[in-house]
Amino acid sequence: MDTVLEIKDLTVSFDGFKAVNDVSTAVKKGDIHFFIGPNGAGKTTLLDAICGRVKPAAGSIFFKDCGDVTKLAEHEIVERGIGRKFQVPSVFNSITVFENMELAAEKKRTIFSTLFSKLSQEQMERIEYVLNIIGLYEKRFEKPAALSHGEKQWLEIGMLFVQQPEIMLLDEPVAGMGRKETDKTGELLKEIAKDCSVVVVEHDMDFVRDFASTVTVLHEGTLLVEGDMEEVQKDPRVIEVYLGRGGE
Ligand SMILES: Nc1ncnc2c1ncn2[C@@H]1O[C@H](COP(=O)(O)OP(=O)(O)OP(=O)(O)O)[C@@H](O)[C@H]1O
Repeated sequence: MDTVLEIKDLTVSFDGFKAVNDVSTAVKKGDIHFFIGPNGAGKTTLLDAICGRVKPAAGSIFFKDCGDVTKLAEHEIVERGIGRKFQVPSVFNSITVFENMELAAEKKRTIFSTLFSKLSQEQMERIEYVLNIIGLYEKRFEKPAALSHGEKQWLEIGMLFVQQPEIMLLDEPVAGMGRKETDKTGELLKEIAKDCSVVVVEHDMDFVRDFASTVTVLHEGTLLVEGDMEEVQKDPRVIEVYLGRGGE
């Protein structure tokens, strides 16, 4: 599989403390790539570095043919096709599901300076396509308050996906969900991964087991082990620092 994102010797420091310490890894096209590890391992900081929220002290992040994105501003990284969903919700509660999707699609439109005030036919079709994938087409005229917790998360994922990113970064997308919603989220990510690589920070090990193509284990800022879930979960180092300590 082709590499979409290559992280090389990445170090992120906060006042000299290395939250991410000399990490090298790669995300492949169409992969659902999980980053796991104990609290404070550096997972969220790694996502922050990829989307430009924090700047590394050393190392680089190569994205497709865009060169090293650590040199770019956050909005420029979004424009290149790296989308990030934060743990804090970003849907607008006073407008409908459809209008939220419209607004998300417009964000991209503004960035690319489209001159027309109405959404194009193509954008409308894209919104309808994404609403169907996230299972909210029937609820498109509802306000987010009428949605379940899971549905709100899918709306947010949909609002990212409608912008047609090439990589989507998700921080604990199934937190607070029951098993049924979690499984549905996994199926959604599989559908999304047909068009877009998905990078997920997660603590729910059943979810990781069921849906990961690649798993990277971080511990105290460093990369401990990487591989498929089967290899990773039987690795004694991972059992020692994470799984064996009830990390899940
Ligand atoms: N802005 C910051 N300033 C100072 N220290 C920070 C900052 N952000 C993160 N850290 C520290 O960096 C380390 C890694 O944090 P990070 O949030 O990346 O871990 P994590 O693996 O995502 O943990 P969790 O699973 O608990 O979310 C922690 O020790 C944290 O306290």
